[in-house]
Amino acid sequence: MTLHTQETPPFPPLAAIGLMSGTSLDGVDAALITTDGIRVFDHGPSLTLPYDPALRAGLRDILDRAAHLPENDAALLAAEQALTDVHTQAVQALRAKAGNPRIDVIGLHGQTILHAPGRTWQIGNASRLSAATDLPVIHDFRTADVQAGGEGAPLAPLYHAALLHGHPTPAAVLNIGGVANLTLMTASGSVLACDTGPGNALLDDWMFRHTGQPCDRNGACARTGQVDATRLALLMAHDFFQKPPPKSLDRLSFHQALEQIASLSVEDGAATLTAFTAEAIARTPLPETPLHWFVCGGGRHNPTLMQALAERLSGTVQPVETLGWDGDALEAECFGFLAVRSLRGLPLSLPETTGVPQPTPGGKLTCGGIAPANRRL
Ligand SMILES: Nc1ncnc2c1ncn2[C@@H]1O[C@H](COP(=O)(O)OP(=O)(O)OP(=O)(O)O)[C@@H](O)[C@H]1O
Ligand SMILES: CC(=O)N[C@H]1[C@@H]2OC[C@@H](O2)[C@@H](O)[C@@H]1O[C@H](C)C(=O)O
Repeated sequence: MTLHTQETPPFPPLAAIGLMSGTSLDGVDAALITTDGIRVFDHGPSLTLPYDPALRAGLRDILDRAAHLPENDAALLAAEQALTDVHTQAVQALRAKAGNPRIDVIGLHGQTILHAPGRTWQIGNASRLSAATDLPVIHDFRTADVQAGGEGAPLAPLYHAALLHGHPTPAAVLNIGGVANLTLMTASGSVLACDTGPGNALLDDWMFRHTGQPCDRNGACARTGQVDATRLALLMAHDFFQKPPPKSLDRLSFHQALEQIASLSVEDGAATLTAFTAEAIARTPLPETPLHWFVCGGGRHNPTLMQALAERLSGTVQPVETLGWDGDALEAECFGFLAVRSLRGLPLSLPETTGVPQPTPGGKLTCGGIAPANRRL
């Protein structure tokens, strides 16, 4: 499906705030975007509010136990409330930073605590956020896709496609967050997507385990290590790499990887995990070879990883800033964009992006707590 030819534009642009709490569990990204759900008229500003260590640890604990947690678990509800309150603060700070413009809608992704075949679960209390901000909130973006038979992820591809419109193709947008995912726009304007494998999460966990640091800052540790080819081949033998796209991952999908490299030094382990992320991306089967790879997400700040990619990919590898985009805000912008698509009833996913049988709308609207006089939607 070609986004710009099959959808009809006449719809007023809306100002949407997108909120994304990514798999790295580092904080919430918030971004303002003006869009009709097809075209993007304006970006920014954006910001990130980090989670304090207690919330991060609470989320990590819930993520590890999510498969067996009841929805009314006390620790879960406490973490969700704390998470929602940081999201509220992010909205307030962003509105102030933008000079308090009119906002039409919030797109709340929430924090994924479980993503398995047939079930995807994001926490974040949409009613509480709506009441605290006096704004309508679109949330639960992934369930409709999963219920229709899709993977429920990635959902950024239609946003990437909207941004790539008019740029030379074939081109790919590569998001390297905790998990990595890519969107390919083919020469004919079709969109294909999938998660590719680990992003930074394994490397973060490795560094934390060995050094107490949250990540391999600027790839300094990996740069001094050697890639262990045998261990890398073992990591690449994971079932995920045998499946064709579209396909998606949970943050914990590669939980055994750190045990597989446990005997390596911290430097060689970091080098091997960095190569693992790059190798998984390079081996993703695509119908066309991108001329350009535009990289967003925290991984683009890691020069050792960017070099590992450039060595393996035949097209150019550049941060999305080359195109004038903000690679730290893109996912948050995406959920503002998708909130507007949801309001319009437009698809959020396609067979080529999540494997869903047909283009599928999604997201749920809550106006919990908004005074009726203030309800514009
Ligand atoms: N200067 C840097 N050097 C190395 N790594 C970095 C640097 N800056 C950020 N990162 C990496 O980027 C990660 C955060 O990336 P990002 O914010 O894109 O993740 P996310 O949005 O939580 O993930 P996802 O896209 O999977 O939801 C950090 O955990 C760290 O590993
Ligand atoms: C289930 C879930 O939350 N997946 C995230 C995660 O982080 C990156 C990758 O895995 C991607 O599939 C997705 O996020 C982006 C925003 C997406 O849906 O496109």
